[in-house]
Amino acid sequence: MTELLDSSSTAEHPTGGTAAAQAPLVQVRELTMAFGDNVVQRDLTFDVRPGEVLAVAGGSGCGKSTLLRHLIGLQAPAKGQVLYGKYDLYAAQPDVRRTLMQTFGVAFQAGALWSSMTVGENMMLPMQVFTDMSEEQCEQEARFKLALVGLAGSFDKEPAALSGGMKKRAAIARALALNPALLFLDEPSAGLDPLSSANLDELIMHLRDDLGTSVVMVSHELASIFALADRLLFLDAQTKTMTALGPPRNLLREGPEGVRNFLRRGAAHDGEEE
Ligand SMILES: Nc1ncnc2c1ncn2[C@@H]1O[C@H](COP(=O)(O)OP(=O)(O)OP(=O)(O)O)[C@@H](O)[C@H]1O
Repeated sequence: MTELLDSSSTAEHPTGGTAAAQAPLVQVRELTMAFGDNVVQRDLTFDVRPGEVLAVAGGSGCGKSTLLRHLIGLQAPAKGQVLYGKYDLYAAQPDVRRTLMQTFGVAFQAGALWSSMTVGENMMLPMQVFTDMSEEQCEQEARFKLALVGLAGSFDKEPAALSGGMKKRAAIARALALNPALLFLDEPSAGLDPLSSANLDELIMHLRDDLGTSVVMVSHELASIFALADRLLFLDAQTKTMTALGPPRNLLREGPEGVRNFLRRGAAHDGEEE
C-alpha cells in the first residue's frame, strides 16, 4: 500500500495547532467488510484527521459506500475496529454509541429531506430530537445553518421546490445541525451541473477552512478531488484492499499505476502537468 507523505501535514490549521499533531477523529484498524461470505474490502487501516477533507475513491463496486456505512455505525465490521477516540463504535455501550453518533453529520445520496416537512422543519428536527434547545433557538440555529450553505431564503419552502444542487446544500445544512466536527458525504456532487458542483466544492472548502470541520467524502468527481481533498484513500476492487493513501497530487505523480491511471483522467481539470 502506498502511503505518501502529506506536505501540508505540518501547516497551521484553523482548528489550532497542526493537523498532524492532533489526535485523529477516527481510527480505522484492520477493518474487513463483508456481506456474508462476500468480502468487499479487507485490512483497511487509516485515520481521519481533524480539519481534513479525506476523499474515498475507487472503481465501481469497490466498497466506498459500504465503508461509509461502517464509519457511521450502520454496518458492523466482519473484522477490525472503527475507533472514535478511545471508543470502538461497535463495542461501545448503546448510550456511548448514541453519543458518538451525535459527533458526526451525515449527508448521503439517499439522505433526501422529509417531503412532508418544510426545509426549515427538516433542519430543526435533529435539534428537537437530540438537544434541549427551545423552539425559538432551534429555528434561529436552523436559519443560521441554511444561510451558511447559501439557502437563507428557503426556510419555509417545500423540499420539492428546491433544485438538485439546493437539495444537496440543504442536506448538508441538516447534517451540520448539531455542529459536528466531522461530516460524511456520499458523492456530494453526483448529478449536479458543473457550476452547482463547483459551488458545492466551495461550500465544503468553507466548512473545512473556516469552521475546521473534517469531511470524509466518497467522490467520483476528479475535479472535486483535486480541488478539495487533502488526502485520497483509494480502494482497489481487484485486490479488495486500500492501495494508496495520500495527497491526490502526490499520488498522481508517485502512486501505484492503477491509482495514477485513475487520477490522470482528472488531472486535465486541475491543470496538473505530469
Ligand atoms: N446490501 C448488500 N448486500 C449484499 N451485497 C452488497 C450490499 N450492498 C452492497 N453490496 C456489494 O458490496 C460491494 C460494494 O458495494 P458499494 O455500494 O459499497 O460499492 P461502491 O464502491 O460504493 O460502488 P459505486 O461506486 O458503484 O457506488 C458491491 O459488490 C456490492 O454489490
